[in-house]
Amino acid sequence: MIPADTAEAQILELVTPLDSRRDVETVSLHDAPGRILSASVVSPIDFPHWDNSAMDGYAVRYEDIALASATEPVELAVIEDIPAGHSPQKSVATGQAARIFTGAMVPPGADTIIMQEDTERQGDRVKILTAGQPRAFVRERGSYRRAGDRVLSVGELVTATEVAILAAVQRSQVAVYRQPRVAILSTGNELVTPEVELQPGQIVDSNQYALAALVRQMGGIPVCLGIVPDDPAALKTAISQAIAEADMILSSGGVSVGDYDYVDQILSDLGATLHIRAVAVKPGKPLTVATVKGESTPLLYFGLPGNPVSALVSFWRFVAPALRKLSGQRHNWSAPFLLARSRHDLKAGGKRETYLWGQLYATPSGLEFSLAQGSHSSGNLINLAGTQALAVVPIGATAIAAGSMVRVLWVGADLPGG
Ligand SMILES: Nc1nc2c(c(=O)[nH]1)N[C@H]1C(S)=C(S)[C@@H](COP(=O)(O)OP(=O)(O)OC[C@H]3O[C@@H](n4cnc5c(N)ncnc54)[C@H](O)[C@@H]3O)O[C@H]1N2
Ligand code: MOO
Ligand SMILES: [Mg+2]
Repeated sequence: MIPADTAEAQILELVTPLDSRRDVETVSLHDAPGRILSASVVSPIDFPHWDNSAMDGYAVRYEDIALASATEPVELAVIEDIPAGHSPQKSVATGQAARIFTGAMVPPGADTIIMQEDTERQGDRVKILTAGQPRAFVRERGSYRRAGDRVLSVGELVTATEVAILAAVQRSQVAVYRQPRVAILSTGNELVTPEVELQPGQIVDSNQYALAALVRQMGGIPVCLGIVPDDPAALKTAISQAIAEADMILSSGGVSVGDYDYVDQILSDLGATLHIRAVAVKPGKPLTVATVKGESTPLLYFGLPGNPVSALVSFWRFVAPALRKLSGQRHNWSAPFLLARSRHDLKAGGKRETYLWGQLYATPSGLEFSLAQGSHSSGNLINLAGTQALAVVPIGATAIAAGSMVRVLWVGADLPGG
């Protein structure tokens, strides 16, 4: 058994990311969130595009009003109204001002904006009551970013912020990596699909659904290959099909030491290289990581343990980092750990790094971890609802007391308050 961190590092080494020239497609702006950029993006324009006003007020020449005060205001002639979207028609000369609104272009001749609250309008004249600073409230052309500068990098995940930038630089079509295809197969004679009435000894193949959901949530395309019986020939056929159809393969079950655990043997028969057989984590000890020959690059194969919680924990801890790298994401591949205060006593066996599931709350005094009530057996999926984080009890420790800080693996989507 190798430590979890060692396994994660070894797995990441084995991943060949999608190719930034071959494995790409173009999507529209609305379809871009959740995708990874396959090329960096350069702005064709300056930001701001032109000198513009940050306030509703008056555009003036600072030298005219440098000595203005409430007791000795400076009076200027208002020569033009400039709303946003309007191109100024006149140049502001000495003794003149232009009425201007937020976001509007600063007219030639003017260099400073006086906000409306510091002025007094009288017909076509305006009194300036405060001088302020030279160039105040002028957002200068190109001061945020210059035309020709890179605004987004290859490998960046597109979210609301990146899509706003893409829109602003006038990209209506975006080059992104194609979504990786992840084959999912469940091994076990006892497995049935959810609509089947259970016969003695049968169990529903819940892993197929959980793993497909996780793949989809991470921006991959799950290729669900269904249930495969514990039969070497059937398994060989199914794994061969998975290799032909996918960029990464996940199977669950059949990786322990039982008489019906055939996955490792079949992988060897198919010429795969086995890199990892077991990791010192609970749940999730039996974990097979192998590489098989793909069309152009080696494919990563994860033989996840069959127990429902073990399969999920192995995905969160080991598959997710690999999938992030495979997808073309440039950095932040590793499993995301945070520190939180535990609301409950946490117990473990001490021999393996132990993951206990629960919820994470963002409170004013920091993050707090709340342990799911009920059994933390790897066979018990029924108290997993609402899981957002896994608290980690390190190897060698058998307890973490309520009120102590604990490392947690973030696995949720949204962070609730309270
Ligand atoms: N003698 C030993 N026995 C076991 C060891 C060990 O070290 N020595 N390790 C245990 C641990 S830890 C785990 S985890 C399991 C892993 O077993 P396998 O990966 O071989 O999985 P199976 O034996 O096929 O199934 C285990 C369990 O999970 C249920 N299962 C399987 N697939 C699914 C699915 N798709 N959906 C829902 N549930 C599934 C299956 O019915 C079994 O109950 O091995 C221990 N044994
Ligand atoms: O590692 Mo197993 O996943 O403890 O049940
Ligand atoms: Mg087994």
